Amino acid sequence: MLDIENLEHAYGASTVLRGLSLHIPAGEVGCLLGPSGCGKTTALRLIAGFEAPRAGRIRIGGLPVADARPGQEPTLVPPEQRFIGLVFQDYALFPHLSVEDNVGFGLRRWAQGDHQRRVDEMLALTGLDAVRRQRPTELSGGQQQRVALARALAPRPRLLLLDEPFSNLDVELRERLSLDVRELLRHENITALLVTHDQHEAFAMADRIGVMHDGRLVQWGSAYDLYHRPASRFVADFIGQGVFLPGEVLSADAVQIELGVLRGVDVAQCDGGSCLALGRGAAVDVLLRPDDITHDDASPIQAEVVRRAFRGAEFLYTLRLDSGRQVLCLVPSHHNHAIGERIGIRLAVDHVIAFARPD
Ligand SMILES: Nc1ncnc2c1ncn2[C@@H]1O[C@H](COP(=O)(O)OP(=O)(O)OP(=O)(O)O)[C@@H](O)[C@H]1O
Repeated sequence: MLDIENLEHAYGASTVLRGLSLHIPAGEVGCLLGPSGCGKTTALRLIAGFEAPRAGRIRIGGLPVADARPGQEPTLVPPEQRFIGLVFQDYALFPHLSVEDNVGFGLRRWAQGDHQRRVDEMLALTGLDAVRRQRPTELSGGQQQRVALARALAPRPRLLLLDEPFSNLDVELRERLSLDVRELLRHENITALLVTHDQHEAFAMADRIGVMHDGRLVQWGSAYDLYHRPASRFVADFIGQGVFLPGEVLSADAVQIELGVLRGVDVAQCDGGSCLALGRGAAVDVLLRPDDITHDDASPIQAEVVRRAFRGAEFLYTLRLDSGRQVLCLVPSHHNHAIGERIGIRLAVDHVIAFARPD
């Protein structure tokens, strides 16, 4: 439904997108995730038609909406003819219109009966029926964002673009709303592209996530792949929590670190390939997630608690190894250990992810 090929864009002399390509099949939700300034919003603006690309192609539902090639006049379909729904963080609702009139705004050319039926349907789907006659200013932030979503979805757009849609809401509401929106998009079979720097939002909503860095897509995959099979050190650092411990390649699926030998249930990966490609004895940095280390009183390996964060069901402990290096460990919260205490730990690594140590 959305096809992007080699998209490039610059503001004046500063290049912001450097060959962005991605594909989102019909009915799927994709997400661009990345640090501030990496070009996420620019990508969305090019897809919506608010900016013209310097090079590259965008197709929506198979139809070219932007095509820029060197030496040729670019093809550009204006934004209103791209049949895209937009949801931004600042809601942008019409304050003088009721909730139902906001939702029906894009349906002015629909026949009266169809218009009413669609508005009723959207209000029911977004749980706004009880507030249909109120003004947006009389609603909570979460309700306002539901109105913005209902308004964007009502005309059945070919593609929905969401730019940091929940960033004005508190964390708990954000998580609930992301899951609700996911359900709604599935129900309506909508293809969508979300832009966020919040990975929980991305994990809750998206089928595929693209991590962007400096105008490039550095990995495009499921949340599981990004977390467990990061293709680069940047992705490993950006997604989830973890630390790197120095290690040495022993064989195709074994790496030695100070806590023991890691044998990959999956083959050990170094920078996306086999560690053996780096050679036996190669120096690597091994990624250890908090769930790669478990607490075990019987273990001969001991580490000192230096920090602890209570997470309800779990503690996230920061532990100092005898070498002085630190690791993270997620432990059920009934194991309540004090700072300074030494506790037993065990490796529980499913697949080894390592990166060649930079010189
Ligand atoms: N209209 C503009 N004119 C000039 N430079 C711009 C313009 N819009 C964005 N930029 C620059 O382009 C780069 C990418 O901006 P963009 O908004 O796409 O990033 P982003 O990944 O969405 O960041 P954020 O998460 O902070 O919104 C930034 O360095 C920004 O300063």
